[in-house]
Amino acid sequence: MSEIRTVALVGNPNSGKSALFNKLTGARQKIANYPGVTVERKAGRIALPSGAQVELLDLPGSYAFDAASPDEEVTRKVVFGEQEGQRQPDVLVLVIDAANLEQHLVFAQEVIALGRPTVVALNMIDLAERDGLTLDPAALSNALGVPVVPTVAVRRRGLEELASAIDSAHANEDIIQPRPALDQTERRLEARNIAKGVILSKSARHTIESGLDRVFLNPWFGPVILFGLLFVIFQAVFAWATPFADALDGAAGAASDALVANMAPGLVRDFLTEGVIAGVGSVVVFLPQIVILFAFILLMEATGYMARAAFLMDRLMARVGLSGRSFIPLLSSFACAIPGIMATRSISDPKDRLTTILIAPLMTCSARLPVYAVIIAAFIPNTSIGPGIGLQGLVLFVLYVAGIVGAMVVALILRRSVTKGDASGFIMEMPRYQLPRLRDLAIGLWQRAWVFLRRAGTIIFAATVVLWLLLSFPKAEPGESQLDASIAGTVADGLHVVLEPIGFNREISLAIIPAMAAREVAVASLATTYAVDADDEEAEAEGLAATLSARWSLPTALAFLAWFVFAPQCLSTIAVARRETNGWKWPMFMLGYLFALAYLTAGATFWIATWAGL
Ligand SMILES: Nc1nc2c(ncn2[C@@H]2O[C@H](COP(=O)(O)OP(=O)(O)OP(=O)(O)O)[C@@H](O)[C@H]2O)c(=O)[nH]1
Ligand SMILES: [Mg+2]
Repeated sequence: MSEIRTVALVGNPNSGKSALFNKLTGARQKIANYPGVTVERKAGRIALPSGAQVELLDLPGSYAFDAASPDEEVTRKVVFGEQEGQRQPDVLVLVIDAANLEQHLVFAQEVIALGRPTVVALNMIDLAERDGLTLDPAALSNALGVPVVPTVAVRRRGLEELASAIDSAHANEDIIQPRPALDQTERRLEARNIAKGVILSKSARHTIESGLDRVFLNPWFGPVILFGLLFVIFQAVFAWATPFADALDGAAGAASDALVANMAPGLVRDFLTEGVIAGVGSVVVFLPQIVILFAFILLMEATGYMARAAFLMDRLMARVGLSGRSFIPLLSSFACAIPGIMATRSISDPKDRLTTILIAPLMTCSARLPVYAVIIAAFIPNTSIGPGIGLQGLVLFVLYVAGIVGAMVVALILRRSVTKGDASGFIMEMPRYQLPRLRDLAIGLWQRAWVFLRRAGTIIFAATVVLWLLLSFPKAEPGESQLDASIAGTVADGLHVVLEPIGFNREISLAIIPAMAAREVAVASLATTYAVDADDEEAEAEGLAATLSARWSLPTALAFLAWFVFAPQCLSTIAVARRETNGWKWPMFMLGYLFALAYLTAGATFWIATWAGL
């Protein structure tokens, strides 16, 4: 095992390291058009042209070896051979963005000065060409004293040449001499000199980009465009998904009918119709909504717009004591708080980072979408309140905004109390605007859809089965309701005492317990509870939305929504917060403040809605 050589990809963030890694190893690491995507080292095996097997490492991007953020720390440790359980790399592949040569040459010199066998991948040559830059790789190789291979990671250009260069870099090991140490300012000057010698000609594509940036980053138009875009996204989530969701819903109904028609009544049939189809099926119907939401997010990432959004948010974030650095982790939390909390490793200031971890659960994760969507479908009429503006989409938008505003307020308070400290600065290179590659988009969407379906098949299924068992036994006496008789009903009665003041009924009290396993289970749980409790097949067959709108008052429904905006997320989020903060103190704090916030806002919503006569 120790025989195998290690090759590490190093370089500035967003230079295409993960893209190269994926193409060389066939892996599917996340790549996206903004800095700070990779926060952990990832390893894969490749065979070089000589036949030698090597271990290839993808590392987080870095601006300098003395940088303080936890992800950059990983890179430093690995390169210096200080990472436990990781052999020091025998060869470094330094990935440089050809279209950002001057910036990337600063860190490049630091890497080369280590005197390790190094090969430069002069990546993104296509973008440099598109920008009208003509580069001279040989001149760069002369200036740096190491081999330079032009590559286009995403089109596999130059990968074989790169592999050969890695092969011969082994042999060169003793030729390379350590170079004189420069300080950061000297390196910057030197970078400019080298770039000047390497760039043979330049043309004027930059003007288009700066024109776009003048609009998107304009202090007035910028936020208006961002806000408008988000608004459109939530409209689309409802408007476009409806036919697909209806079709899935219809299929679930038909499956249930077919089972009822073809199976003898009994426990197995009940389990299939009440547990599997009503429960898990009620969650799966939200797949179209999830896919549409992610299509927009992936598009914004791929085009380079997301980084502009982060830049726009920087000022707002500064006002609540955070920096634009927190934007990407918070944005990831819209998918799921777990990758979001892990992405905070790119934040160097520990208090900034802690604050971001603590507010990440307030971003509406995609697991909450089914919960919102089912309540909105049941209680908010599908009316239009202006050209192209549907009321349902608007309510969804408001729920997301409520989470964001809540997070900002909490950050403001935390930064003045428990995580007090100076706001730190924000440096971020703007990635170039790019047309998204359809293939990447399709893969990204497929991965999201698969994650969702896998959750439905595993954790949601398991939680629903347990709940169905607890709901189905002991069996009710004739005349008694099954819910009253069951174990689950007894538990719900206990919790209901605490939750009644905020307008929750017994079914809700029951649903929010398994929702701690995964948010979507709340929907499955309600569906199963009502299905088990239905007296006849007829009532069982009507959709969950119809059942809810017949049985809940509007204030109760609104309180339920408010609860889900603020209540702590699943147990996995708590677990990852524990891991990232090295202890139970902060996750417990998070749990406490979120429950308190959820209880108070749900209560306030219920009482205000009741008072307003809704
Ligand atoms: N046009 C073009 N795009 C590229 C090339 N290489 C990478 N990209 C794109 O550049 C973006 C950044 O690539 P990543 O592989 O995520 O960059 P990274 O260096 O791993 O970034 P961090 O993980 O943040 O350090 C992605 O949108 C890639 O699709 C290339 O050669 N040409
Ligand atoms: Mg990466």
